[in-house]
Amino acid sequence: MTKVILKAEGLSKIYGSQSGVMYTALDEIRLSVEQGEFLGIMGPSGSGKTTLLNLLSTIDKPSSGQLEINGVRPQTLKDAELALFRRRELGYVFQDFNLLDTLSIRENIILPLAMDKLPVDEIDRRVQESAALLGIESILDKRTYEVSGGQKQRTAIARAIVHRPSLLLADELTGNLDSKASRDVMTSLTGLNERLHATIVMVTHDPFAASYCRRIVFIRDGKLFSEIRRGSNRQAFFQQILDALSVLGGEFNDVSPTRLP
Ligand SMILES: Nc1ncnc2c1ncn2[C@@H]1O[C@H](COP(=O)(O)OP(=O)(O)OP(=O)(O)O)[C@@H](O)[C@H]1O
Repeated sequence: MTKVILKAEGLSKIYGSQSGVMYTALDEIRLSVEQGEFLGIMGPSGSGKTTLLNLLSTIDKPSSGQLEINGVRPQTLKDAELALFRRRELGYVFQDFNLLDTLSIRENIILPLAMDKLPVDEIDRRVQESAALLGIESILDKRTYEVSGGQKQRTAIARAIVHRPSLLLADELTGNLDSKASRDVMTSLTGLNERLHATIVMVTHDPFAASYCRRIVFIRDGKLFSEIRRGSNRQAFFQQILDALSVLGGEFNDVSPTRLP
């Protein structure tokens, strides 16, 4: 039986302002993600994507509803347990890479392992393994300013998986990349999904990046609106995504008509 890695039931987020006005940013979201899935989350600007990702990554708490990740309800954990849970179970990749410029590529990848007191040769083995999966072995001793944007993002992905999290969360990871780098990064991510059976949830505006996912959920006004699944053909899926986006309506920040698959 396939294992469910992420389960959200009735997940809502209501923001309150100082003037007392309440705003429902997420309304009763129900979502289930199985091990090995590669899920995209898309929606117009302001539809609640970042809010949802913040809840799934346990950075923020829902106003109501339940969340379960790898069998654990993060809401029930105390602060220290939650920090450990995040460190063990989750990996994050962000639009702006979040690498430390004073460190080498290798040192950046090692960072999540630093608190685990692993033997040096075990750390070395894991870094080599992650770097090989992302095709960045040859740049391990370079500094971050000596590598390209695509290589930076692949470094960020290597760092996010070096501790083998049960869930990899990505936020607009191709947002700062040109089309060639986007393609390289998405191909690497697909490799992780297929070879490691990594479970990935990715928020994106970019239909090209989204076409690498196996399933996409669309949200509008804080609610789940529709869902599509990919067949074997990525180009056909790209067209399906564009069609779904036009039905969805709303404003999209960076849908680039020049970036075709
Ligand atoms: N801290 C907050 N306080 C009040 N309202 C907020 C807060 N954060 C977000 N919102 C509102 O909640 C809604 C959803 O915001 P969110 O950032 O999740 O959307 P998004 O889909 O990620 O948008 P974008 O694609 O533009 O980044 C928006 O209307 C936003 O103005």
